[in-house]
Amino acid sequence: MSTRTSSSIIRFEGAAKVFPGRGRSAEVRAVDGVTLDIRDGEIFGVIGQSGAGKSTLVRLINALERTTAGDVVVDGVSLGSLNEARLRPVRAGIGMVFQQFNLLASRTVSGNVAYPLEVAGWPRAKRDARVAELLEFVGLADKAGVHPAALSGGQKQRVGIARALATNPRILLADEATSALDPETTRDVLDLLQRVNRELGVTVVVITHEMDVVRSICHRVAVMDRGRVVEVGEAYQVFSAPAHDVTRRFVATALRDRPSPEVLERLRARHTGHIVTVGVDEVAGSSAVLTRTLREHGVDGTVVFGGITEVAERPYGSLTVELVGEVAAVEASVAALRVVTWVDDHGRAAA
Ligand SMILES: Nc1ncnc2c1ncn2[C@@H]1O[C@H](COP(=O)(O)OP(=O)(O)OP(=O)(O)O)[C@@H](O)[C@H]1O
Repeated sequence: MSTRTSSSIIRFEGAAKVFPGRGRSAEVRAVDGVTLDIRDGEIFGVIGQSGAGKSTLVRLINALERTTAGDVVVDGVSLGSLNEARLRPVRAGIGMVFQQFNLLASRTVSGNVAYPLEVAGWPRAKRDARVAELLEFVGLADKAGVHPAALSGGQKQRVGIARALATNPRILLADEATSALDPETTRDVLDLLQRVNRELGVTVVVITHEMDVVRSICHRVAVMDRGRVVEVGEAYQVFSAPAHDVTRRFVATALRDRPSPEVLERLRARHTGHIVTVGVDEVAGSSAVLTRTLREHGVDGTVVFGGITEVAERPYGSLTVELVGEVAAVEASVAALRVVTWVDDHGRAAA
């Protein structure tokens, strides 16, 4: 089931959160006038460095923090005007998972998942059936009677996700849900979040400081810096053409396909031909286009560095190629490639 629509399920309207200064320290503008739409059915990433305001922004969605200016509208309900009692049903429609899992150590896995259902007053039989269904969904049916201490980090986070989904929320907030996990377990948990989105139609908001997380599962992403959203767009677009410096730095951490100056120096020592790096994406610059263009110009090309990965399940990357042929033919082939994709021309090694 894919339920991505263009309608907004969460809207920040000039939302701000200012924490008063303590003692002599100045106030902190943790969220500083954010206007942003998160769409129904998408996986939305919020990325930024530590202290950028990501957690505070996301905690405004379930009113764990209240705005000090502006508003947040969730599913058509303006949170700014609601008192605690009227916030309760809004919060019930929002699940949350945390970096440190926040499981109750004294309860078993099923006891943890059952907890929000007990709070919501579900009768025993209905509760048991729901817990069994959730543990099946997250692949932990065989761990129902085990205590959290006996689980791996990845399994703990699966319990956290099952618990967050217990009352059938339409929105799941994941605050650095994979930051405490190793890369392989991270992959499993990201796959699970993707299934939550696809199979249950839940809108997922993922806070992360890792661009790899955005690359793997997010449809759209907002980049935060010092309380502000400095860039927002389709994950693919943001990767392909990052507009802000902060974004460029994040993108560089996730894509290691372009040669660093040191790598380039070693490539030059090994290859005497003309070296170019050519962008590869789904429209232009696929390796087939590259091969054909070089052949048309009578130029030989050998891939010497690079790689093609996926962003939002679409091909993305670059190939660094040594071109060998007549100088004019090489130049003409580079010009032809520039028509279809970006090209970094590293030239020839100095003779
Ligand atoms: N309860 C609070 N009281 C005072 N200041 C706070 C409070 N919560 C957060 N802040 C401050 O607000 C700013 C943004 O914090 P926030 O936790 O939202 O950032 P973040 O991007 O999520 O960072 P991290 O990844 O380190 O959690 C920081 O300067 C932080 O110290």
